[in-house]
Amino acid sequence: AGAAAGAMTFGRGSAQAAPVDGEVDAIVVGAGLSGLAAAKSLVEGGASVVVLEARDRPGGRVHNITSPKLGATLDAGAEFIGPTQNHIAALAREYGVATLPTYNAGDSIFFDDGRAQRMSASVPLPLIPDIGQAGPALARAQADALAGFPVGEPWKHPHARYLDSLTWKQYTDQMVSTQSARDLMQIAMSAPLSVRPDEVSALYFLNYIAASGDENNPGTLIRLLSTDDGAQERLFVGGAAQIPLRMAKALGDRVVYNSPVRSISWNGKRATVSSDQGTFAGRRVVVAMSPAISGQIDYRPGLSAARKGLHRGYHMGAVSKFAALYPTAFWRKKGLSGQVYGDGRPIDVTFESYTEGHHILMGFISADAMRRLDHQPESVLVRECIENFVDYFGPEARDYLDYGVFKWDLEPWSKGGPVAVSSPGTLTQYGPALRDPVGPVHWAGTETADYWTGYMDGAVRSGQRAAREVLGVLS
Ligand SMILES: Cc1cc2nc3c(=O)[nH]c(=O)nc-3n(C[C@H](O)[C@H](O)[C@H](O)COP(=O)(O)OP(=O)(O)OC[C@H]3O[C@@H](n4cnc5c(N)ncnc54)[C@H](O)[C@@H]3O)c2cc1C
Repeated sequence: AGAAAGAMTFGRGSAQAAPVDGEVDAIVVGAGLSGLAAAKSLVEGGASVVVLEARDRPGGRVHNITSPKLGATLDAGAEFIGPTQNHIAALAREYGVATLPTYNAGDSIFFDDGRAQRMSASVPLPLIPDIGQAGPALARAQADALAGFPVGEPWKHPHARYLDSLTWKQYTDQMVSTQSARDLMQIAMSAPLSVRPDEVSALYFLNYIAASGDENNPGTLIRLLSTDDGAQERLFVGGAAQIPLRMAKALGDRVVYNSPVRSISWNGKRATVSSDQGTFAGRRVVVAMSPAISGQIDYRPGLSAARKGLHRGYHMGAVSKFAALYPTAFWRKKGLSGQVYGDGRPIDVTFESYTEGHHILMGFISADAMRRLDHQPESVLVRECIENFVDYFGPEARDYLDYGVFKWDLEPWSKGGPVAVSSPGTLTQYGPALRDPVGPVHWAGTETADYWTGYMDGAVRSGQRAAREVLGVLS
């Protein structure tokens, strides 16, 4: 298929456009994990490839930042990996990025209505014994997401229309009436998705649960929410971003930075992709990003009505991770794991994080709490987060040495995180358009994955699937 990989060179981040003088087999738009995985597979399949990335770095939603005073490396985006996430695990092995276990000893806290309930960290949160109505409701959600659930094609579920007509809030309100049970049902969803329960289709989140496994292990809510044996089991030494950084390095000059793609047009013979670094011609294009931002590109002659419906029906969650660095892991001395399911004022979920030589508490700010803080000065955000840590872990939380935070919602090439969710009606009306190619344009991005959609593993899966599609057409 086409010219030998590496035959073409493009200036990395050059101010001048470096348009192709010939045609490549495939143009990948986006150097997040899905785009990099697609490019890697395409190159391995013998295709000539160029990757156009809007930012000046690879990785997309996987990104290392450094704390301002101490220069400590922090995961601003994706951090954790767990069992059945074998595709990202294989890449980590291949590129020599080691993992270590997330601290999960002592007690975790369920903080509800100002009251802290301690429970053993080995209990998968928030499935604590004392949850009343939430127990049967969570069991029901799990049952709806099991037993032959069409993972990755939820529109094929026998009750798809009904489940996609409800928000997660409507679905759970039918089952629980007490405030604490409502809070628990909300956090079980918003911890992974960072949206309000009335923003997301119930069918979407049931598919998300069903997707938290692999071809041999059905997805479970417990695996989704757990640390041990779950999606938060391990983290990467040096930050998860080591993986995309090394993948991009291996792809070399094929990756062109600072090249936001503005339009993709095609005729029967080739696609023409216009970016801020010039215009590129290719036989196939892989758009490797969330459907909440792929609509920012102009497509000519145009997209299908269903694909446009997807662009309208998906939006990103609102999220930041706030990390505070401490001289000691004082929470451990109190027998605490560092994990909390909290009240969202403004932090709703916390973990002990890791970077060489530092003790870190990391908290997620999600949904409306994040939207409120997005346009507040950072000092306000820091003050509120630290006071929230004081509620959860005690006054020692005020003695932080440094911190790090990154506002994903304000990033034009992400528009939020961790994942794009669909509003009711979107999956049943437009779902198949998630992966259906339009002309020469193929779609990747974690939102198009079957298993582990929303996660790094899903991103890698989706990129490899899109590359298979393209190689199938090229050969
Ligand atoms: C705060 C946070 C925490 C998370 N935690 C975890 C976790 O612990 N574990 C886990 O597995 N996952 C986690 N995730 C999710 C994970 O980061 C994503 O699932 C994954 O990185 C998505 O990869 P992607 O390639 O599909 O999309 P992206 O990473 O969004 O990549 C898309 C790329 O396209 C580029 N782009 C966009 N528009 C254009 C354009 N017009 N032209 C050119 N380039 C463009 C973007 O700059 C970006 O590089 C988290 C995400 C966030 C934000």
